[in-house]
Amino acid sequence: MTIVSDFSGSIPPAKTAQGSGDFPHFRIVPARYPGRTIGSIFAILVIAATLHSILGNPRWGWDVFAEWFFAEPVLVGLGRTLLLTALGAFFGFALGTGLALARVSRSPLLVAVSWAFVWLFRSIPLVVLLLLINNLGYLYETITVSVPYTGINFISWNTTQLITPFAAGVIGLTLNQAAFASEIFRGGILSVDQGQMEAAAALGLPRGHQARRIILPQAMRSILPTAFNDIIGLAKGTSQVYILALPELFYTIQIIYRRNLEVVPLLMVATVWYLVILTVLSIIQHHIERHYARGALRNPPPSIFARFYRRGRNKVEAISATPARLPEAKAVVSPLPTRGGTVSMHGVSKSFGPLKVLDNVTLTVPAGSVTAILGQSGSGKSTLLRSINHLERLDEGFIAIDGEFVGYRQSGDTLSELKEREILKRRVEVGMVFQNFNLFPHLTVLENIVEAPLTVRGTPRAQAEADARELLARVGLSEKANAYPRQLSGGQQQRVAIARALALKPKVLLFDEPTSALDPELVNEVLDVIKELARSGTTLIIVTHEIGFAREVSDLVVFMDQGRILETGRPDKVLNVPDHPRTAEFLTKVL
Ligand SMILES: Nc1ncnc2c1ncn2[C@@H]1O[C@H](COP(=O)(O)OP(=O)(O)OP(=O)(O)O)[C@@H](O)[C@H]1O
Repeated sequence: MTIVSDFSGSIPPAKTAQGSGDFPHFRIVPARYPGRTIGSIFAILVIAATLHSILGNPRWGWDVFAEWFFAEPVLVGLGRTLLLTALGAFFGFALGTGLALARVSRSPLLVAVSWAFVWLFRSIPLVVLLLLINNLGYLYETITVSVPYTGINFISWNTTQLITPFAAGVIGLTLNQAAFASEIFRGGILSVDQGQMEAAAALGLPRGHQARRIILPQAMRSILPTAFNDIIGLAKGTSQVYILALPELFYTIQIIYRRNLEVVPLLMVATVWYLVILTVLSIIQHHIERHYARGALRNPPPSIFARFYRRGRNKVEAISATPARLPEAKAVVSPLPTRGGTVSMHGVSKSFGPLKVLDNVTLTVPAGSVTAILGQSGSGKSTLLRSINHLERLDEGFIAIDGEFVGYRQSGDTLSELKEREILKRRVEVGMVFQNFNLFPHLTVLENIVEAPLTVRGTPRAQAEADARELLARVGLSEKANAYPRQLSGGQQQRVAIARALALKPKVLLFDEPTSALDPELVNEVLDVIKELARSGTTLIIVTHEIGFAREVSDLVVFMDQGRILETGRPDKVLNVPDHPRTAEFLTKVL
């Protein structure tokens, strides 16, 4: 009571702008930061002293600077510097990307070639490399295109005429740049979570598409700052081609000041032009980094332009914005057709080094059924699941879906392993939902879902998007189509992951502990979606620790221990009166 009377006594109530109530009207005074003010004054003094020293000292020779800044020879030299930078960066990064992909490939020969290239060209100083290329004519008088050992020559050039100083400059800068760029790209590729590659592979996306759409865009976030550092180094490094007597910016400046002896003003001409180049590159870098930061931050800061734009619009928005939140869409039964496949596993074994993780597993999962795989941590459940879509290679035995082997082609009694491209095609029949969702963070929810249907099934975009929206409605997330995964809760991300897997209309859907990365209150929203799916006709195989859920939803429960299936049967049998003492022991621990 005292507080209320004090409050109303000191600040009289006033009408709000809308006149909707008797709330006090406050004037907001921003906090004061005296330290910040002192810092700003100090900065102004330093800038003023620097400008006074630079502009007031006649020895800087600003009149000579003005005379030469736009002089024709300087601009020609500048043009050459820019051209060398652009060509060196373009060819260097193109070659560097190829070398990086070769280095992370599975071919030992490509890895070795890439490693040797980087080792060699990072070791040779640029000046030495430029001189070597410029003197190539001494080693090889002509360069000939021919069929080796046949004497058939198509065309031949004189090496010295072909490799002009400019060409030598471009080749030298390219080779040097490629060696460094390759390592920058490799670092970026390695920084992408392995789950992203597995999710892309599980969706059946072709290798090139995985690299272009999934891996490189995410790698770009760590590649860009270092790559631009490198390009800036290259822009300045072009000055080293003076060794070939090639008049780029710095060499031109040297020629001029040797004649007129105005060393400092002309060095300032070069310095200011380099500053201009670097400023332009920094602006480009800023914009490219913003582009590749899509989805990386939950609340990305607005760009400078957007900030100004928003300031002007804020008042309008404050009046027109509707505060109402759209309600979550209710799960609806989708008309998307799905048909389950029969999964047959026979004598499946798999070891990691000396550890036998799967030991002679034989199991048949009927089409359209729901199977729950239970077992202690480390019993091989995930490995079995990953073997079904060939993310793990078997040592022995086989797994078939509707009689077709996922990773192999049968001819008589021989199973030949398929090429990766063919395996990716067959994976389309098997969707997978991972424990950690593995959504692509740089793509919106809608883009995540349409990526595989567009690429793998060749579905037209309009159709793919309509299907995706229908699936989003099915998992209750219609209004999140344009959000990025990081802007969603864990449960919502997992529901999107389910929609993404369903978008390919798989015969079999694998769930690898779909709720174990979720907070307890989010578990049910995901389980509800899976329960709804259980009646859709798709074959579901679920590794789970949710015994109640397994009891409610599954047709078949499989209990695994040390890589073996100890028991299978209907849930009421296995979960209530298990045959095997290990199953009973496990159930008493988890229930
Ligand atoms: N790539 C690998 N290299 C070496 N060992 C592995 C590899 N993958 C799995 N393992 C081992 O295989 C065994 C089975 O692993 P798996 O992930 O299949 O078990 P799980 O039953 O799914 O366990 P959890 O319930 O804890 O996920 C474990 O001992 C694990 O350490």
